[in-house]
Amino acid sequence: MDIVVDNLSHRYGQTDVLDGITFELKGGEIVCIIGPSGCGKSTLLRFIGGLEQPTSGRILIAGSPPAGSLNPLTYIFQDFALLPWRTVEGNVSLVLEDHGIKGGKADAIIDDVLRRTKLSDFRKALPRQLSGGMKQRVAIARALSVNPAVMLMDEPLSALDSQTRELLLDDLIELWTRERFSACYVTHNLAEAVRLGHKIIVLSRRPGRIRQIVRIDMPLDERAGRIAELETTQRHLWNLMREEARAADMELSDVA
Ligand SMILES: Nc1ncnc2c1ncn2[C@@H]1O[C@H](COP(=O)(O)OP(=O)(O)OP(=O)(O)O)[C@@H](O)[C@H]1O
Repeated sequence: MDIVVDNLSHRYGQTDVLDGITFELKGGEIVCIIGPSGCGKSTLLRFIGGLEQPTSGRILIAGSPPAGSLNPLTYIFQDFALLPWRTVEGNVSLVLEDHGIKGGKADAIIDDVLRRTKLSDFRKALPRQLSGGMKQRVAIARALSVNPAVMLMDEPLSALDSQTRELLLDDLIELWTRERFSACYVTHNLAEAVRLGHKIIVLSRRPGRIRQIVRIDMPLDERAGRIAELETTQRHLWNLMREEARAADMELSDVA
């Protein structure tokens, strides 16, 4: 399933937030969205997920979601959003229950996603017993359980320490290499963007406009070993963003 964001603009009251955003997310592709604070990255993700409607422009969906997809567009948030009183399997089964899936069928799906996210041994654990990285794995397992066409990931690693982030990045790449999923991935972290993105959409400060779409052809599973080559791209991204990031930062300081 492909998603086309077609000339999307949005304003909240008097504030222009996004302006003329057009790009394509192809099936099996990870598109990263970067840009200064407040430029509209999360807002754009909400439009793609259909949670809100833009002032103008369209989100077009081409093709069908994977067979058996319960929820074609599924979010993964920074704060994991787990129910603290439910075990790991209970958190995953919750979304299946929402779709009326119980018993043996639910167990088979839970087994599968916990195995894929290396959580099989933690099935009965409660969120408070898990590290931040493990909690985010549960959130990823829960997202995978609905067999989504596209995962909408809003800074999924930003609440984690740098070592855990690195481990989860490796896990995401391994997961993608085994079975290609599509994702729209919002991040502030340029190193993450160059490790994960097939395409990186660089937004200007608010109102967010596309400054550049940077494609990276290097296979995802080779990137960890070719960091030096990726650094050139990372520097290019930072050069595109630096002045605007500083201006956005000053703007936030003024408000405070
Ligand atoms: N529901 C809303 N009502 C009014 N204004 C909003 C709403 N949601 C977001 N905004 C404003 O829209 C702008 C873009 O917000 P958004 O959260 O999408 O930016 P962002 O790029 O994701 O920010 P950050 O990088 O800091 O997470 C901000 O100025 C924000 O205050």
